[in-house]
Amino acid sequence: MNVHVEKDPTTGFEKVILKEPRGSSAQVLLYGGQVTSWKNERGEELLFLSSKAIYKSPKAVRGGIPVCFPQFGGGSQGSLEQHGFARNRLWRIVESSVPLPGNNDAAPVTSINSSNKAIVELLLTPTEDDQKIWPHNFELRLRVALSIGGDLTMTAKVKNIDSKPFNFTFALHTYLSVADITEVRVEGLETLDYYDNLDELKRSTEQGDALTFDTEFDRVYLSTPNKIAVIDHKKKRTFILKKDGLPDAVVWNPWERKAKLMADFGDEEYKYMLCVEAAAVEKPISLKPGEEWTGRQELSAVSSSYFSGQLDPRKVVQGSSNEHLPQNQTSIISRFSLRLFAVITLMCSSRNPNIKKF
Ligand SMILES: O=P(O)(O)OC[C@H]1O[C@@H](O)[C@H](O)[C@@H](O)[C@@H]1O
Repeated sequence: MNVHVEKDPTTGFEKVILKEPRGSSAQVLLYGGQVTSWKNERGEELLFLSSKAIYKSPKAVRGGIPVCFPQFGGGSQGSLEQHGFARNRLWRIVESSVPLPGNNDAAPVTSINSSNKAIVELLLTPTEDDQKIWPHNFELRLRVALSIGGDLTMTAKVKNIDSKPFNFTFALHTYLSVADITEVRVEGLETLDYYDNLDELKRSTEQGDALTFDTEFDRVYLSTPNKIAVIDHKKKRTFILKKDGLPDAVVWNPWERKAKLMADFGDEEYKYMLCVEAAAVEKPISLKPGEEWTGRQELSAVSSSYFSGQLDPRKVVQGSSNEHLPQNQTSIISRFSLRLFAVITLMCSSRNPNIKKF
């Protein structure tokens, strides 16, 4: 079985484990509907989860991938609680490959084996209290899939089942685990416009270099390419985030001072995480009655085959097959080939008097 569902005896939360269909150590763990762990084929954790995370409903767990809906951000971005209420709710599992505890009828078997993915689908509908603060009727479905090789795909669907239109903003608040934040680069966001949360949402333009981190960072990059690379030099690992329907990308690290202010976050833990969030923030999504929106992100982790240097941002964006080859490495190779050609020609010319010398 690729999907296990059980009740966690300590927290009472429903725990879902997605196992990689081929049987490697890759797996995804969900607690109460929130992805809290994603491991690669070697069993290494790829998501950050705070050692101080609090498992108590109604509150999102600090780390993993909480879902921000129907509002991304705090008071300056809407009237709801910071990042909306969805992340603070227990979601219902509506589809998995195994019978759900105590509710076997509600668990249709999906095409898990034929699609070579372990999948679980979760559903969130508003409670009466939710409708008091956000008076709209919706269905939010989240499909979490772990595929052969260990890629993690999350597909969110919001359906307006109300009789009037509504708007919302959205983010998949992904906490990536990194070995040392000061040795991380983010590529794919160069030269883009962003809102700076640390400067009263002032709009600025990013420079041409990849992002690096040596202080608090909290920006919403606007209309980004659909592919972003997070390179962890110390771990020699590159995360590739691909997204669809989520035009913006939030990049956040609280750094030392803010880390100390968060009760569910260790003082030093900012060194080991970076949030890169596929989001729809700048232009809220509008849905008329009966309409549905889909947003999707696919995460993969590959080992970086080099210590330093950079991915060529243009290739990251365009998805070239050479994307893991840094530009300077590419030019080193072409320079090397030219020199080799020159040496061979020189050798031939010294043996063959008919070939002119340089
Ligand atoms: O503490 P929270 O509500 O989970 O938010 C964490 C951070 O989430 C980020 O997405 C925001 O850009 C930050 O401004 C915010 O501080």
